[in-house]
Amino acid sequence: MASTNSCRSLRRNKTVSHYCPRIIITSGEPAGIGPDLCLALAAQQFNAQLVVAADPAILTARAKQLGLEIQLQTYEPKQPAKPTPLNQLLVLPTQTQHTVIPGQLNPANAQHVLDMLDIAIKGCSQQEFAAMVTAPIHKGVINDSGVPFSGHTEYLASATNTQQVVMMLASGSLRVALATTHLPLKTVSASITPTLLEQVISVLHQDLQQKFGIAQPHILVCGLNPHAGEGGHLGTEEFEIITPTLNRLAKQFGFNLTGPLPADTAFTQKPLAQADAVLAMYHDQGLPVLKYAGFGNAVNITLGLPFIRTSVDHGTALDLAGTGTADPGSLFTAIEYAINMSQSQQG
Ligand SMILES: NC(=O)c1ccc[n+]([C@@H]2O[C@H](COP(=O)([O-])OP(=O)(O)OC[C@H]3O[C@@H](n4cnc5c(N)ncnc54)[C@H](O)[C@@H]3O)[C@@H](O)[C@H]2O)c1
Ligand SMILES: N[C@H](C(=O)O)[C@H](O)COP(=O)(O)O
Repeated sequence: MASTNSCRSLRRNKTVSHYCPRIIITSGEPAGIGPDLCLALAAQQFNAQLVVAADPAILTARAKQLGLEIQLQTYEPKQPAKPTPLNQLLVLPTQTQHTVIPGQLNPANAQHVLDMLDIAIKGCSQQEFAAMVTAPIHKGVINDSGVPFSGHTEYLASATNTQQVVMMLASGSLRVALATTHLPLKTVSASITPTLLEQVISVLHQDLQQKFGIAQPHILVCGLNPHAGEGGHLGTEEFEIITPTLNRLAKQFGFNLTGPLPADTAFTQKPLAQADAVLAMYHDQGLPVLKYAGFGNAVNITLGLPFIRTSVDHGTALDLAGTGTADPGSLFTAIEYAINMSQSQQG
């Protein structure tokens, strides 16, 4: 069901959007800070209807622990989408399988985490929701429950039969996309193939155009090895794979690509000033830079999906669950991105 619309106006890019997107927020690992962050949403006004997928009993217990008085309302899909009043939270109820103790993982509750994702995927695919925003999950405990799981990104790609998705994190004007995502480092080199690079760069180029309104995106591409291989003396992936692929894509599709650049200086002010995004070859080549620049206020966006998905820039922070010290800034940013992207899609 397409979400109906009665939001107050939002002034954006000199145009006024009256569209009120209905957005589902998955509350993530129940023993982590996800429930705390979702409760923090009740203190903030958004130009969207936020529907929080969670176990209401967990939210109630966590609110009590945090000393918050928040009214939980059950989500009614047939009601028109409108922003939830302050100090209320609209909840799509899902059930945990086992008692939740903040900070203590329990594989028995992994299915609850996956159930929330499945509900969100179905709702976004059927356009009941305009976007999904995910609070953090714990990959390890899902694997411990017997379900192979490497991350939301890969799970969403598989569930939607999407051949290639791209993980991109953004903080202010810095956008960092990854050629490979949650892979052991020893398998990264073999994964960097001309086909992978072509698919990743094509998705990145297209979504920078369509979702971010950048007419001719300029993408900086990192090398894999120190000093981009030092002319073949420190690795051969650059001249065997990356350089020929970038040359071919520039010629064939007119993509504006610069690289392979030595990753240690690709993230300095001069090259960044000319770029719309940086493509890193692997997770810990790109994300430490992005998180150093904006941890707590950055957003993780999955490009290439048939719907909008954004997420927080941090994990489950088990040490902070139930303490009232978790910073909700990244969840707020992820929601603002989802709202803006949904409204842009409406035209
Ligand atoms: N979006 C996601 O679902 C997501 C993102 C990153 C990591 N993870 C997963 O989270 C789990 C724990 O990962 P980790 O320990 O490497 O990273 P983490 O982000 O959970 O914690 C790293 C440090 O940052 C702090 N921190 C994290 N979020 C915070 C917040 N909102 N406010 C204040 N401080 C915060 C933590 O207390 C900790 O000191 C792992 O299973 C990892 O895979 C999930
Ligand atoms: N790579 C992400 C990060 O470091 O923030 C994180 O693990 C979340 O990834 P998914 O959105 O695929 O779960």
